[in-house]
Amino acid sequence: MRSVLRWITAGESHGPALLAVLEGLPAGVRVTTRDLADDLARRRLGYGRGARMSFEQDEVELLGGVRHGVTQGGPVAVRVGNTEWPKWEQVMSADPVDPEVLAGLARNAPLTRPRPGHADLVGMQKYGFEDARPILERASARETAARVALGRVAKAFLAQTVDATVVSHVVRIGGAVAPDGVVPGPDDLAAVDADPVRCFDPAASAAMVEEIDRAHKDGDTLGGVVEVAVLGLPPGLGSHVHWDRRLDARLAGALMGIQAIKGVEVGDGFALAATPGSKAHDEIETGQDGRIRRRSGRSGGTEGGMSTGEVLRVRAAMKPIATVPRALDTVDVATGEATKAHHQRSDVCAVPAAGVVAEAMVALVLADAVLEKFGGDSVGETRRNATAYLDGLGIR
Ligand SMILES: Cc1cc2nc3c(=O)[nH]c(=O)nc-3n(C[C@H](O)[C@H](O)[C@H](O)COP(=O)(O)O)c2cc1C
Ligand SMILES: C=C(O[C@@H]1CC(C(=O)O)=C[C@@H](OP(=O)(O)O)[C@H]1O)C(=O)O
Repeated sequence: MRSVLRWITAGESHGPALLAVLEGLPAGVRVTTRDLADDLARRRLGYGRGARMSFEQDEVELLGGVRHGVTQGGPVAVRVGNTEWPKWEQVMSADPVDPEVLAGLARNAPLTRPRPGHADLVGMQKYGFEDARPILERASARETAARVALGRVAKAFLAQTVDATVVSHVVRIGGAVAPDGVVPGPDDLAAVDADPVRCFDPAASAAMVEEIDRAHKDGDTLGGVVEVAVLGLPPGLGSHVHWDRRLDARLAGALMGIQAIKGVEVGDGFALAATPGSKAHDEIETGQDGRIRRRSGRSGGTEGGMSTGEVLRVRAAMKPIATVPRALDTVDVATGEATKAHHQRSDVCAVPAAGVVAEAMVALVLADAVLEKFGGDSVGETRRNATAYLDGLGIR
């Protein structure tokens, strides 16, 4: 399916910067550099992250598409500077560097002991490298900073056109699980962000921190599950008529496109497979405002590949970090000998950050779906179209 909204990122983890472009956004979206910086700061949060997040500045600049805090209708271009760059200027130089200089740099030593679970080995095979450096530089989830910057623009568009708000929280880290059925609202986001693991339940949060401490002590790493909820969406985003227009499929693809995400669930997803139909669906009733609504939220706010107008709820499962301190078995591709995988500074657990990235991906998909449904070259036009559609629904 051709997206109305297109986005692309470029840049390496230890290069000068990440770049991102968002094309297709109407004029009139109010957004500032400060807004982008705020979401980037949220992505750096989280107990269990490695040393880089304590000094990474995520120096963000809006390079195009925005004037005096308002989008102009052209592509929105963003640059996120990498604090690491001065240490990597030669190793990551775009232009050739004197081989003698490079040979003297320990940082440039070829990485030939690929980490199981990271992109190292298959990337080297596919792209024809004898060193994992060129692979891990782009496979690194550093790239998600660029997506979060664009996601913030998409969130502004959603808020200013259809009054929708995107939130996320962590519901599992390793064996520690938050109670089911408690979803934070827009007013709870500050409390979630203030929690060390971005969990909305204090007891579960304490258990998650303990799990991370234990993993750290054991030289191990952890994954978990994040949930994204979107409040205020209109019914009818996406479509039942074709597989690639289904909103749930588009959300699942976008979430699976985040590094280390290995499973996606819409609403009660996998639990519904074990539930009889009489208890699995959301019965329909007339609300006090005279409008039709669902009595429960098991479907996660989609039916037939379309948003129902109820709270949208999707979960993403993240596998444990691949750079395990107590390194896993591998083969040195330079010698063919059995050895241990290379290890460098790394996160023990990045699930809290993955929640902020998941918010960004959901916001981008929904902004695209809103534009597809309502069109518009200005925020005012999109908003008028959405309002007219909602007014036309009557009791529906
Ligand atoms: C926010 C975030 C931070 C991550 N940090 C690390 C890390 O420090 N070390 C690591 O080995 N993997 C980290 N990962 C996971 C790797 O990027 C990912 O496992 C790798 O790109 C391989 O892709 P795959 O897991 O999708 O197969 C992180 C992922 C995310 C989303
Ligand atoms: C830099 C970020 O995450 C990185 C993701 C990552 C990986 O392999 O995915 C490896 C680590 O990179 P470095 O070795 O430079 O510390 C993480 O810090 C970030 O999220 O901004």
